Amino acid sequence: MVTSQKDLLMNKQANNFFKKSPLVHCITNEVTCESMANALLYVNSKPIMAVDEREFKELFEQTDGLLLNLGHLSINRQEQLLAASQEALHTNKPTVIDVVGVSASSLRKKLALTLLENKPTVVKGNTSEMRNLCGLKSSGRGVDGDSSDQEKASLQELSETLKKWTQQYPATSFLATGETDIIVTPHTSYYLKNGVAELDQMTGTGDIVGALIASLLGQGIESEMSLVGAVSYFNLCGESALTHCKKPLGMADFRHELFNELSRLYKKDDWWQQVKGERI
Ligand SMILES: Nc1ncnc2c1ncn2[C@@H]1O[C@H](COP(=O)(O)OP(=O)(O)O)[C@@H](O)[C@H]1O
Ligand SMILES: Cc1ncsc1CCOP(=O)(O)O
Ligand SMILES: [Mg+2]
Repeated sequence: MVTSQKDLLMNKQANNFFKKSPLVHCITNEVTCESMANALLYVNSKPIMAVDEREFKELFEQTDGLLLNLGHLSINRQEQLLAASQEALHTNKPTVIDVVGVSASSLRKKLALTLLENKPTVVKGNTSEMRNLCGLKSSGRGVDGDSSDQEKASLQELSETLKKWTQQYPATSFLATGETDIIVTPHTSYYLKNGVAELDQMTGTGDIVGALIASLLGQGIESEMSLVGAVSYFNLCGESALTHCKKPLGMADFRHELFNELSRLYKKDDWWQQVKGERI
């Protein structure tokens, strides 16, 4: 049963998305850093990409949200992520952790589990990464998800496991992305169904979703609606972008139109009416 939009995304909330301009501190990978910064600017947010622990105390007094992305790991980056995670716990800063590449590296998985102890608001990854994090068999390769982890039984197994994790980590909500997105909070769970396959064929899409979640959290929107809103907004931009591309599709055209849509869709009052999904 598809839940009605008014249940999925309260229209009065959605019409306020991206009206405020939160300062979002991102510690992220060098592959998609510029895309993430521009995506935040395109939705009226202010990014600051800063990794030097010496400035964290001063920064945390000004920022509204924090994004920790494990995409480019090193000994220094691990220390930076741990220091920021500790400061976020100490200052109660809304925090998103993107467990990029955990299915490829036990180092990343160990770090992700350590960061989870600091009560982040959201932990996200693609479905394969989240299956690996939860100790489930995962077919992920590198930082990419695999469609076999999107089969109905796999989605159900992952959502049930994440529900148990919310009992162990009650301050945290979880997001697993893919053709179907799974959102699991301590109170409720969703399957979301917007988006297009092309979003899986360019780098940085999951990274940008993490940044959009941190932006909505930084606007004071609670985690459940920040998750439904960020994933749905991004995926609806993907759907609209595809309609603006000439055929046969060039992926650079799709990426260009996706960023165009990020900067304009939220200015349409009824964008949220296209949200597709269900409570599970
Ligand atoms: N096959 C697909 N169909 C529709 N949307 C997709 C598909 N694959 C990914 N997406 C969307 O693209 C975004 C990035 O997801 P994903 O590719 O799983 O993350 P990552 O880039 O971290 O691997 C999410 O919003 C997700 O819903
Ligand atoms: C290719 C790559 N390698 C390390 S981080 C990164 C980008 C991952 O971005 P996303 O998780 O959004 O696909
Ligand atoms: Mg990712």
